[in-house]
Amino acid sequence: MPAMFKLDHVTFAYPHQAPLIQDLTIGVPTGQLTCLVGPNGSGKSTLFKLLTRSQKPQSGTVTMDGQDVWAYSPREFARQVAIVHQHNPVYDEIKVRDLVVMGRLPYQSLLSDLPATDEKGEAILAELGLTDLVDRPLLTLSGGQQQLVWLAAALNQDAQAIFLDEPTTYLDLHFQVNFLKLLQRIQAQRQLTIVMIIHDLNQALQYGQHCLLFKEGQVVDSGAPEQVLSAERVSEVFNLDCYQVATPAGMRLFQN
Ligand SMILES: Nc1ncnc2c1ncn2[C@@H]1O[C@H](COP(=O)(O)OP(=O)(O)OP(=O)(O)O)[C@@H](O)[C@H]1O
Repeated sequence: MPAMFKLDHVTFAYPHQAPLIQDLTIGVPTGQLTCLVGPNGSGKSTLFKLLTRSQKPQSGTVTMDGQDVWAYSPREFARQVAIVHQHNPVYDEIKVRDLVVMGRLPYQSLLSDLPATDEKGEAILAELGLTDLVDRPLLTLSGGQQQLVWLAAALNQDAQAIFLDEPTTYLDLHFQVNFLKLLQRIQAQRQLTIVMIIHDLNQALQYGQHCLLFKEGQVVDSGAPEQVLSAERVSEVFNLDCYQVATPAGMRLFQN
């Protein structure tokens, strides 16, 4: 399976700490939705940071399309990779339309102003059902609506890969399901590589095509979610007594 991102023998330690990640070799498959799962503190965000260049490994390499991620200019990297953080810094007054236009920054010449609007952004806003909200300040929207706007900005960036850090954490069940279904549809239509940190293992089973399971800085298993998230494996990694049930919607996990 072709991998857009690869870690090759990566070792990483935070300053003045013992290595958290040691000699890790993994791939993130091209054109699939990959879920990063594992207990709190197991290293999911750290891998996310290594892949998105907010941390550098002490040894080993992180590559995107065969080239070291650090060899790309920030602009080249931003044309390939969009990131939706859990807490996105934002100007108080910024309006929905302006935020989505900012997705075009990596394509903008340094000396020219961003356009007030762009056709592509408007089409994405319409696709995500946000047209009625374009003139609203972002911070006046609900958490679920804001999350959709950040996704719209990421899509407007026209990147081949989108990274999302726990995108459903603050959403109610209805918004969670809508968001994940939308992500799944967009991923399939645009053949995007999506990497998402997610805590809900049943959502990883339902929406993921690939899964990396973390424990104490190591990836203990990777592959199809139904195989990786076996009752045995999840029980061991999360120290819980779990069982899997085949439902009409696919395999699901429950706890005793
Ligand atoms: N900036 C930092 N400096 C020092 N240690 C850190 C730093 N960031 C994370 N760590 C430590 O690295 C380990 C892994 O953290 P990480 O945030 O990658 O885990 P996680 O799986 O994303 O956790 P969670 O599910 O709780 O968000 C933890 O022990 C954490 O305390």
